Amino acid sequence: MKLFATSQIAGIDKYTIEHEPISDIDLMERAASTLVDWILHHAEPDQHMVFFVGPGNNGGDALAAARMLAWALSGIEVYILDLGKEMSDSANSNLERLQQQNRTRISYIDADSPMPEIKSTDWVIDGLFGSGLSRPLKGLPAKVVKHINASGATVVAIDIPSGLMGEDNRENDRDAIIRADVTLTFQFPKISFLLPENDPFTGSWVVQDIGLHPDAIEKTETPFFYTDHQVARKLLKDRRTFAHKGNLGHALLIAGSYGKMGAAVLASRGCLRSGVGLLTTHVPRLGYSILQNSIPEAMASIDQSDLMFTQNPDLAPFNAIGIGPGLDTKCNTGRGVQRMLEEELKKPMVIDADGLNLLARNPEWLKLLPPETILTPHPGEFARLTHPVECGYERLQLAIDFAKDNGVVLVLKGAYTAIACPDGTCWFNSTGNPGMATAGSGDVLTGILLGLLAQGYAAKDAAILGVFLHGMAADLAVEESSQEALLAGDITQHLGLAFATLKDS
Ligand SMILES: NC(=O)C1=CN([C@@H]2O[C@H](COP(=O)(O)OP(=O)(O)OC[C@H]3O[C@@H](n4cnc5c(N)ncnc54)[C@H](O)[C@@H]3O)[C@@H](O)[C@H]2O)[C@@H](O)CC1
Ligand SMILES: [K+]
Repeated sequence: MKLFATSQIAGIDKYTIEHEPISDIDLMERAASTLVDWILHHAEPDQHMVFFVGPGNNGGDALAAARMLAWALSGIEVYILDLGKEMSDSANSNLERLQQQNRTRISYIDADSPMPEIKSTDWVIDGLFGSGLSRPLKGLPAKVVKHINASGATVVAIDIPSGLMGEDNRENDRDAIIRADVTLTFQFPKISFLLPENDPFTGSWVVQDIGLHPDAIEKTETPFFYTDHQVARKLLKDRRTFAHKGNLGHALLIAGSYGKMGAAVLASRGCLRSGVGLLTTHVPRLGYSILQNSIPEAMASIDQSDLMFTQNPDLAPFNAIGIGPGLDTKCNTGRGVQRMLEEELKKPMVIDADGLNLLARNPEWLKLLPPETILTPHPGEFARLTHPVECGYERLQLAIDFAKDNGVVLVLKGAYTAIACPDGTCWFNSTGNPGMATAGSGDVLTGILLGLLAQGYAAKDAAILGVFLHGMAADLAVEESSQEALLAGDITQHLGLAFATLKDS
């Protein structure tokens, strides 16, 4: 799914109105009816609801929804923010319709009025501002937002929590943004919803399809995408009837050191569960029996060192190389990695964990990275590779620049993992859950990405598909137990089901 800046969404709305064609007010009616469906499905029949209405079409949505709900619910109150200027035409028409219906108390809030009473048991429907917000809220709108946030009521935001920008919120006043429990957002999640600092504002968010015109969505260009089932399914290749392990890729994984052999085992499992033909895992001597006992499907390549990686094997037989899980950052290991990169190998690579930490200490290695390299930092590792940032939006911009400048696919791990590609596109992942914040889940991902690279997936496709499957496997695992109890090994165990579910979708 494409993701757009709010200014682009306004253009898609306009195109829909002109080319469907549908009148502005009817599109608003369609949008409002999706809100009403959700609310009726989730609210008790006697729920008291307080609607807050701003001057634009976001307020118009709220007024239309209040009218539709007033037929079903008795406890509805509407407060209109009076900023001393005209409401938008469609909002005005919806105000007239609500007045004509005559079932709802409508009041105005201006600079002199007391703030309305909101009980903690109420639902607040936030229709103050949506995608037309042009600057941070101040004065009366900010006062109303703070009053709502302090009420303890359940807040349902229409389209965007009022006060939140659709993209960059670096200059925003965090106290003047609605803290919603749920955001019912139209057609597309907004980019700011996918950044960690905005989670307190959006709460959980739900996309409401309002049937914007597919031609407009197709024509409008964007660097931002959301990997849904459809995207991931398209990337997944079928296995051919005459496939054999010799043509499904041979992966080399360099992982593990004294005390961190589990990382090598988990990454090996992830790799072998992702469809690769053969896997060789290169480990220090002490890891030999651990590896062979834990995962007999992997072949072992043994380092000359007892304790750590120091020297890679001949790379000729391998289709892709993964390096990093449990590697440690000792000098000898660093020298070993450097020697390997200086071989100017032209094999796709995935670098994780201590591989990234070594890269951060030796930034001159960046130019040695082969084409089709994937780096998989979490925010801390990314800060070491670049520099610390103040917020997720800045990190996102930095990741996109980093991927373009260095010609690598950068997998910035976290909720909605962002995959920045050398072509300037950025793909947010839709699967996964907080249970994945557990030891070893990154090692499993490295293994999956390595397995896909070895099978011939391009680095960008491997990253998008691998991250999706990794999250999906974790979601399936959590369905059977809980986020708290999720082990990285549960992710590998559910990878099979993830592949099957994706194929069936
Ligand atoms: N036809 C459409 O365009 C559709 C729009 N929809 C709704 O319309 C919304 C967008 O509507 P609008 O473009 O009217 O925008 P908003 O409803 O966000 O409000 C814009 C108004 O607020 C004012 N404003 C902006 N920032 C302000 C600030 N910081 N302080 C005080 N006033 C400020 C603007 O001058 C303008 O009058 C969407 O979020 C969505 O809820 C939906 O009804 C679907 C269809
Ligand atoms: K809103």
